[in-house]
Amino acid sequence: MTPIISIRDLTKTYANGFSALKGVSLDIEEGEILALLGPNGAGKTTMISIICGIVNPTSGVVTVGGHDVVKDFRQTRSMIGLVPQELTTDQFESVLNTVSFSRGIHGCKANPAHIEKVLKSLSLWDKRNSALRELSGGMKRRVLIAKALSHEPKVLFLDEPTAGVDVALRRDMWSLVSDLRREGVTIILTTHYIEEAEEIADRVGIVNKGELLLVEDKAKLMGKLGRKQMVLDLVEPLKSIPGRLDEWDLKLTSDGMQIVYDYQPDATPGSLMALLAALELSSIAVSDMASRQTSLEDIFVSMTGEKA
Ligand SMILES: Nc1ncnc2c1ncn2[C@@H]1O[C@H](COP(=O)(O)OP(=O)(O)OP(=O)(O)O)[C@@H](O)[C@H]1O
Repeated sequence: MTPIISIRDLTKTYANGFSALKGVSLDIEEGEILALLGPNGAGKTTMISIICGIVNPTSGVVTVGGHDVVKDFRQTRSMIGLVPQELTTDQFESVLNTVSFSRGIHGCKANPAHIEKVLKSLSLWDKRNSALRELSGGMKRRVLIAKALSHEPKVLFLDEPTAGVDVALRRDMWSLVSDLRREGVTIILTTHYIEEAEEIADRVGIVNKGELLLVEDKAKLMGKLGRKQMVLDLVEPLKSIPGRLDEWDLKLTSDGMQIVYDYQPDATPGSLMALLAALELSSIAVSDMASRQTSLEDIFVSMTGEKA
C-alpha cells in the first residue's frame, strides 16, 4: 500500500544552528493512528510543522498523498488538519465564523451542514455565536479541533491534544478520534501521556534528540520489549534467596517479605511454574502473588533515559 505520508532523510537545522531533526525517515499508512512519543524538545513539533508546511526542512523529502509538502504546499495543506498546542485565532471572532473561515482558507466551498456537524460533535453548537475570548480554556481547545476538521482533512495532527484538559474533554476527544478513524482519517498525535498512546495508537514512534529511535506496531513493541514482573508475598521473612533458586535471577525486597521475578513470558515458557515448584521444595511459603506487564512507559524510559 502507498503510504499517505512519506518522510525521507528529513533534517532541520534552525537559524541559530540548532539541529532539531537529524535524518528522520518514516512512512505513515492511510487510516492508522500513530502516536509520537518523546521528551520535551525531542523534535516532534518540528516534524509535524514541516509536514504541515509551517516550517521549511533543511534537507530531505516529505510527501502527503504523493505531493511534495514544499513544492505542492496548497495541495498537501488542504489534506491536513492540524490541532496545534495553542490558540492563535482572533479572540473577538465568534466560534461559528472562526471555524467556517478556516474551511475557506483551505480553499473549500462553504458547507454549513458540515460545520454544524463538527460543532455539534464537539459540544460547541450552543456556543457558536460566542466570541472566543468568552470561552473557557477547554472550549477553546474544542474550537482548535473544530477548525482542524472544518475542511474534512484526510490526515489529522494532534499536537499534545490533552495536555491540561479535564477528564470529560479527554474522553470526548478520544471518542472523536475513534469516529474519525472509522471514517478513514489518518491520525498522528504527540503526547506525554503514555497511557493514551497505549490505549489508542496502532503504532508508536519514539523520538529523542532529533532522531526517530523506533517506530513499531504497538502490540509487537509490547511483546518484544515488554517484560512481566511477578511479585510473590511470603508468609515468613526470608534472609536471602537460597542457591537452588539461582537460575531465576530473583530479587528479595529489603524487608525479606517479597520475592520479585522479572521475566519474558515468550522466552522462558514454563519458568514460572518451575519457580513455584522450586519454592515449595525450598519450604518457602507464598501467601499471595501478583504480576504486572512492563508498560510502554518503562520501555520509553529505558530508551530515552527520561520520563515522558
Ligand atoms: N524556531 C526555532 N529556533 C531555534 N530552535 C528551535 C526553534 N523551534 C524549536 N527549536 C528547538 O528545537 C528543538 C525541538 O523542538 P520541538 O518543539 O520540535 O520539540 P517537541 O518534541 O515538540 O517538544 P515538546 O514536547 O516540548 O513540545 C528544541 O530544542 C527547541 O528549542
